[in-house]
Amino acid sequence: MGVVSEPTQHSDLADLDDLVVRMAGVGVRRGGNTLLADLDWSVELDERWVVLGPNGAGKTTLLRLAAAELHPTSGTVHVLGERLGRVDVFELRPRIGFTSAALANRVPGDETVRDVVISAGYAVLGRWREAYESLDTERADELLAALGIKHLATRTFGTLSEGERKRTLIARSLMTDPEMLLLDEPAAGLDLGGREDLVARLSTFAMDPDAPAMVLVTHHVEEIPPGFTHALLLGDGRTVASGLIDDVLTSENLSATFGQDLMLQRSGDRFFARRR
Ligand SMILES: Nc1ncnc2c1ncn2[C@@H]1O[C@H](COP(=O)(O)OP(=O)(O)OP(=O)(O)O)[C@@H](O)[C@H]1O
Repeated sequence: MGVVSEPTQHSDLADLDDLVVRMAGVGVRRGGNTLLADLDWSVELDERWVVLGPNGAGKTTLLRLAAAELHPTSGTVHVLGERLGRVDVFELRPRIGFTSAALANRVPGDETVRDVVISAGYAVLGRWREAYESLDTERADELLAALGIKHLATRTFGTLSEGERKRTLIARSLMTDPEMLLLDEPAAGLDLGGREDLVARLSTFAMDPDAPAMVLVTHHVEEIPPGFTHALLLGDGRTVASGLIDDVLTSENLSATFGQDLMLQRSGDRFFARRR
């Protein structure tokens, strides 16, 4: 089928300064498996990308490359202007906000919500200082308020619901004022109300011109917040389509990505999909 596959073109060299992620010919192989192959992808400062694909497509692997948590087996990855393999990743990571289920599992259950957020500024999980600066506390509380969970600041992480944990980790990912925000399935496990609330909050961030570049991984088009500008469809470790969301999100491309005959519908600024 006539699937669009348009790697983002950056003809003007000056544009390179605006790239927060640049992957060229990237492959990742582990234990005889090809997780990603021949991937070319760029993210600019003012772009908000959604990465969509079925289970096992390589989405988390892609995000871990962008988070400087993983090195490619082949090809080159630049993150925030630095080439992976030639940069101290411990200096790079505080410039990146990253939330994932793997991170949630590493948070100590007895940590308070406020400390989970504040400790991001120190690139640690778990409280390690007797007292944080009061500025840090103010910033953390501001972020908790923006995510609608300020009332949970003194609760321990282990007592939170799934949705409250997700919001705590998003607040944490914003604590360092990151230049790029990476969200791995932020709406997974949320009920309908929780999902809609999160989509609305992420949409507010996406439309804020001062917000960092964003990449959101999801399985569901329903979870794409209005304001997201670009989409990368991944299937079996390869790009199926990539580019402006309006060009890429089509029934045809979605069907090719998920290997089923799917129909995509748009209602206002939201997307919905079902099998034909
Ligand atoms: N260390 C590893 N060794 C071998 N295979 C691996 C390894 N890590 C991941 N994989 C495989 O690579 C593929 C891609 O994994 P990845 O987690 O990136 O996919 P995903 O698109 O995020 O999937 P999901 O939507 O289910 O979270 C999967 O088939 C996974 O089993």
